[in-house]
Amino acid sequence: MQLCPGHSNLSRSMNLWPQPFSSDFSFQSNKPQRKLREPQERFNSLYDIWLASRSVPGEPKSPLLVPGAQRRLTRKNTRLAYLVLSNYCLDFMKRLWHQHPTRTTLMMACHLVRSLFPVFRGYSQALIIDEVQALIASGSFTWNRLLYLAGTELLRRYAESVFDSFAIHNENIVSGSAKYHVEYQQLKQRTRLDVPTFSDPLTRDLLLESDLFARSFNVGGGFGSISPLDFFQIFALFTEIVSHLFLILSITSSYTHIGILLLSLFSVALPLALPYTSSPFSHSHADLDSIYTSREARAADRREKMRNLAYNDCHRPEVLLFGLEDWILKSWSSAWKVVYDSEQTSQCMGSPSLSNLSSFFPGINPSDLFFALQNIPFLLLLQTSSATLGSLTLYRSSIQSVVFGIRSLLATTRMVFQSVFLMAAFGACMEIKPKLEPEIEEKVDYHGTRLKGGVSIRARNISYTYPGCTEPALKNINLTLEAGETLAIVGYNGSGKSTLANILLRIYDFDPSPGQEGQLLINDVDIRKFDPVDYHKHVSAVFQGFSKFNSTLRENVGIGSIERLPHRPSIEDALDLARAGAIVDALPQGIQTILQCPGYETLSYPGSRNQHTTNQVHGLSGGEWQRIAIARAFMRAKHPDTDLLVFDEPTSSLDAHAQNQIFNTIHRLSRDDDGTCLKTVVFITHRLSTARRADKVAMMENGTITEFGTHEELLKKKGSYAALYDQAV
Ligand SMILES: Nc1ncnc2c1ncn2[C@@H]1O[C@H](COP(=O)(O)OP(=O)(O)OP(=O)(O)O)[C@@H](O)[C@H]1O
Repeated sequence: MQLCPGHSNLSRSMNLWPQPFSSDFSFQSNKPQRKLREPQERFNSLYDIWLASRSVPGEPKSPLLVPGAQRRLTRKNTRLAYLVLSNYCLDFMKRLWHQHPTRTTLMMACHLVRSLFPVFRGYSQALIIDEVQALIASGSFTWNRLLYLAGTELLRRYAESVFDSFAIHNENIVSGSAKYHVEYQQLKQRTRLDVPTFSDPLTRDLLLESDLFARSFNVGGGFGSISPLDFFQIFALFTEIVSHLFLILSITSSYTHIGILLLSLFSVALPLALPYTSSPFSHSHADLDSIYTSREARAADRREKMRNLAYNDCHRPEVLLFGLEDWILKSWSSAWKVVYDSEQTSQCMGSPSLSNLSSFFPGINPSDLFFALQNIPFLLLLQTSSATLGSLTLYRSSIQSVVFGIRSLLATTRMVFQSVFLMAAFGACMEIKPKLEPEIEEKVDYHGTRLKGGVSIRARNISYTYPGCTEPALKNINLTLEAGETLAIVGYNGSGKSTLANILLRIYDFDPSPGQEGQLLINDVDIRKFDPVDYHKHVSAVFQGFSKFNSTLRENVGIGSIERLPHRPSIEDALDLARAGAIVDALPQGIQTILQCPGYETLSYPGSRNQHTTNQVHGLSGGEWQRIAIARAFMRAKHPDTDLLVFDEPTSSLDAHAQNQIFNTIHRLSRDDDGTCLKTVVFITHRLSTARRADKVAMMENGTITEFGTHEELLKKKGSYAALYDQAV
């Protein structure tokens, strides 16, 4: 069993779980706090139960099971599973039920009806055999009568398979909508959580298990887990077993055939011990190519891209900063629907295979041949009793079904036991509140604080330590920047420049310096009082590790201002400002060309990259990608609502000429035609020739600002900045 170090106190110290336990799908539940019923331990939340299920039996301290690991069937875990079932599962089921009340009820009813089919089947066959036996014994046997009986049995089987098809179709719709809603909630939560929340190792584990749960709705499970809808299967299996047992008892009650009964059970159970062989008729990977049309392949690819955007950490800062949540959800949603519809159609209209044929001719089942051997105990039974041939056949099929049923029941229960904990992870995940989101009563509307000329920044005694690190990356930062001023942050590698930029952008939080009151005021308001979503609408940035999105050039730029993504002239304008016109001209399909970046690939669906896709995929150089990232930032920078521009080494891959052009554009964007300041600009640079363009320069060393002033003032100081400048020019 694999273990990972535990962090049992971490999440509490980060205060990620302020909400009481709630089974609600919504993120902030208004339900009253309730303590979960637990005789020995008390759990305040679903999260606590989930965490308890990850501890290793006999080792109360620290080690936790890795995410996705199977929970052992212990008394403690059974109690935890019971708590999840009694406190969350029903509410969860109710939510799923509300998606399709009639169809879900119908699905449950169909499950129960179908579970009675085997008994009826056995009974009907027994009646036919008995009649044939009686006809032979009385000498009135005719082939016509036999054909009539066989015909009625075939008809009954056909009606059964029609009912089965209807039930399966209905079940697909119910599970499809359940899958959609669960995945949607999961994706939504993923896109809204901020970087500090994600930094908590326990939150990451929780999200992983919650992802497993959301994906367990996929056809075939895939993770050895089952969807909660399969809970109904347990009841159906149970009904089936009970009905068969009832039949067996009614047949054998008049005489004692225990030995033969045991022999029958043994002969039926034996073949089940043999491993399953995979069906030669299942779809191979290559078959999938022919499943998707070009539109569906593109949709499948897009769905995966959107998922990747939401899940991949490297995209997180830009997803948050550019407010891409709604766009991702909408794009994912529409792509999901296209793929789902196509999957439904292919299930209904798939090319005929042997398995399909067997639904038209339900009597033909190769596995039945295997069980011919099992007739031996029944022949013995026939010789020792006055039982009819029909009742013996019924007896035989019921025994087989009981063994099959018990086996499936055990397997299903085992999987349900595991998926209960994944369900707990999902429920707990929905409760997470982004760490940077202020309490409602503390929130300040950014718009009301806006100043003419950009934002004013006052940082007092700010420090920052990355989660899991002991040494702070920032120590005692103090700086003042008036609205409309430009600040250049310079310094050696690893001195904390990007960390400071991320704090100003409210991607990271900050700590107060030891023994001091730390404060970061934006427009004289504590930055912690702004909702990051609100604040981000007024900033634009190029991150040092900017996102390279494997999509069209148009989308790579347009996501900088998502509402103007459909507006081609805005995108072309941003590209012009970034002097990226030559890049567009060189691309085979202009801004519609799909850009490809090694290492940033998303899972591509069969068909999406070959015959179906007309768009050519194209790579770019490092400098070209940088221009794309700059154009993306300019999309938002042009907007009058944008007050702060942050550029983290925006021109590190550009030549000196291009660098000057970009800085001239930044200057132009931050000023009115008459030179009035419109925006505050912060840029990080290693090229000190650009630092002199700024109103103020901050020299960073070992996580702190050692020198702060104008370029001329710092040169006069003849300190670290002057030394660095002398080396650079
Ligand atoms: N995600 C992280 N987790 C832990 N430590 C980090 C992380 N990111 C940065 N650091 C550390 O924080 C310190 C400051 O890093 P930062 O990226 O802010 O430096 P920088 O001045 O921007 O460097 P560069 O000039 O190389 O871009 C470094 O010691 C770095 O190793």
